[in-house]
Amino acid sequence: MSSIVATYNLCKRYGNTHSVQDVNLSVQEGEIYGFLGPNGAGKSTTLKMILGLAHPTGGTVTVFGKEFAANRRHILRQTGSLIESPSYYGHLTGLENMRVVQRLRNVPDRNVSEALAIVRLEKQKDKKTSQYSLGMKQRLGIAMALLASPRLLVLDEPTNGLDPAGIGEIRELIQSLPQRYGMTVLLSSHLLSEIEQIATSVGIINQGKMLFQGRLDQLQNRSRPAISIKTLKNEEAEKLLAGKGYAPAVQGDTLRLESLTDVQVAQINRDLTLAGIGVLRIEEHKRNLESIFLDLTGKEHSL
Ligand SMILES: Nc1ncnc2c1ncn2[C@@H]1O[C@H](COP(=O)(O)OP(=O)(O)OP(=O)(O)O)[C@@H](O)[C@H]1O
Repeated sequence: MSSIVATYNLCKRYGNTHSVQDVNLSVQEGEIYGFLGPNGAGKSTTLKMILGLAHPTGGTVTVFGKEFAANRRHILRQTGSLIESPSYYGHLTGLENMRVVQRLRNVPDRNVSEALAIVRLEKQKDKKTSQYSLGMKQRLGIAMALLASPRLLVLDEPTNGLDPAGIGEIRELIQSLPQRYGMTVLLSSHLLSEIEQIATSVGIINQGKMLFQGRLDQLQNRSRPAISIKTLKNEEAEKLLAGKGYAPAVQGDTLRLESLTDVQVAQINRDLTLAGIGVLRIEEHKRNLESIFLDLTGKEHSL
């Protein structure tokens, strides 16, 4: 696999504020890379620098293995993007808006019908875009980004403001792109649940700094699930486990243990049973990204 997008110590400073600080982002070919962070973390600024829409104050960007600054046209010809809200003319129909971009991109008619088909807007293509729903406008924006059959698609918060059904549709659409069209997708979101459902790799940014980058499963594995155990004699169980070096926390009528491997859980079960402490229930609590984010930042943070 080769790196489709790579940033090296990318920085953006506005006055004295470091909006993006030494970000090393790496997107591999064919993956869906979820760029996750709370509002104001620096996601849009990073994506804009990758697309040449904002000038870095430090570091470099390479796309398709080429330095951005020296290969701008070559890179942008193979890149589709939707940054912030889609731009379109409300008094024109979806199709007419597509034609405007078609002329700019200089692509054949076939691309227009294909892009409209991918985002499932063929039936509404003759409707004025001012009459489109938010989800339809968003899909039109993605169709515009897809028009030149890009190798790389960059989407900034593509599901922002959509209802759950609209979010589901856009998610399905994005998920189909790498397999069906060989595209690489880089998308940002402040929603953990969304990135968890859509991305194969993830980068987590907060206050301009990258906190984690890797495969989604690596992130989830990094934080093993907690286990709660309910026994017939919790006090005895607590003593026994503490004696074996664990740190059980009493939570109501259960004991909670963090970060155990499966082997450890099996051993604990055996130890308790051998000591005559009946085990009533062992429950696993899978960590979601939100609690993993908490671990990474050490702070309460709503994403
Ligand atoms: N043109 C600008 N001038 C000054 N500060 C800016 C500018 N653009 C962005 N910033 C600042 O840079 C920081 C990062 O903003 P950015 O838009 O990249 O965050 P984000 O992660 O995309 O958040 P959101 O989801 O809210 O868009 C913020 O503190 C923002 O105020």
